[in-house]
Amino acid sequence: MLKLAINGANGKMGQKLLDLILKNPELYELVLARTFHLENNVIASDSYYLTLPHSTTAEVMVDFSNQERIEETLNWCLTHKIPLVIGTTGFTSDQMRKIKDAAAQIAIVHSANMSLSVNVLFEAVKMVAKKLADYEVEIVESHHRYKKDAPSGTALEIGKLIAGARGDDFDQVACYNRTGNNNQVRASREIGFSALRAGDIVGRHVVDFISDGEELSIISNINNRRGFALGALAAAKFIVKQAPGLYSMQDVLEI
Ligand SMILES: NC(=O)C1=CN([C@@H]2O[C@H](COP(=O)(O)OP(=O)(O)OC[C@H]3O[C@@H](n4cnc5c(N)ncnc54)[C@H](OP(=O)(O)O)[C@@H]3O)[C@@H](O)[C@H]2O)C=CC1
Ligand SMILES: O=C(O)C1=N[C@H](C(=O)O)C[C@H](O)C1
Repeated sequence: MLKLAINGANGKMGQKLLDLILKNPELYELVLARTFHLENNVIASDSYYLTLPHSTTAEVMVDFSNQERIEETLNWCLTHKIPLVIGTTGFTSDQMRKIKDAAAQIAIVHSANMSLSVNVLFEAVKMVAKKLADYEVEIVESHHRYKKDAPSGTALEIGKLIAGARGDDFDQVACYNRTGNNNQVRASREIGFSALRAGDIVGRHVVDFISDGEELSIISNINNRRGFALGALAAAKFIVKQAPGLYSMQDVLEI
């Protein structure tokens, strides 16, 4: 039985996790649900923890919340020596550094996408990027109207993997905006990002490798959040057994 603390319990991912946890009492016990505010039965926003009877017994925390809270979450896990699974996206480079620093003391899984199929896509794009080394890359991601960060963490990860496979510096080749006229044509090694926000799209990523006359598109469509939540629970089960360090879903899924 795994004793879980959930950060962002009121959110779309938090609710999906709670659903799986409560339906599998032989596998999981929810000991802490952390949320920003509750609509009804309001808890004050400075008493950020909704404490359940056994909150201090948590073996692992799973975080799907907001990047603004990462420092507080890391401090809580460091204080209680609790491993952490981070699914939240949109971190600044400074926040990423804090995650890496914390991983010197506690075990952390960090992944922008917990789904098995997307992690297989991560592997696939590295292979294609090497084989089609001169093709131009454009990444188009689509998400629901409530998603705040753009490009998605998944799109950024795909871009970083492609740049890495080609020996390019990601920050030099990433292109986020083609607005206006700067009198320059597309640089051949550029990796372009486009983001769509509309409706209730759970997550769609299209990676286009394009040359003169040919195009290879790799498409991932996620139609519900169950795969993310199952991946996060697999990561929680994995991370409680690990030494301090920063781990990925590739480590969890062994792909
Ligand atoms: N790695 C992966 O596989 C996936 C990652 N994600 C990422 O997970 C994160 C959450 O996604 P989702 O569940 O859809 O988001 P939601 O907005 O539905 O939920 C976010 C949760 O975080 C809390 N929250 C929001 N803003 C703040 C804040 N400023 N301070 C503290 N808490 C806050 C909310 O609390 P309250 O409701 O009480 O206000 C809510 O519980 C996003 O970064 C998203 O990109 C999403 C899906 C899959
Ligand atoms: O906010 C979301 O919903 C999602 N966020 C993740 C991301 O930024 O890549 C993963 C997934 O696409 C859903």
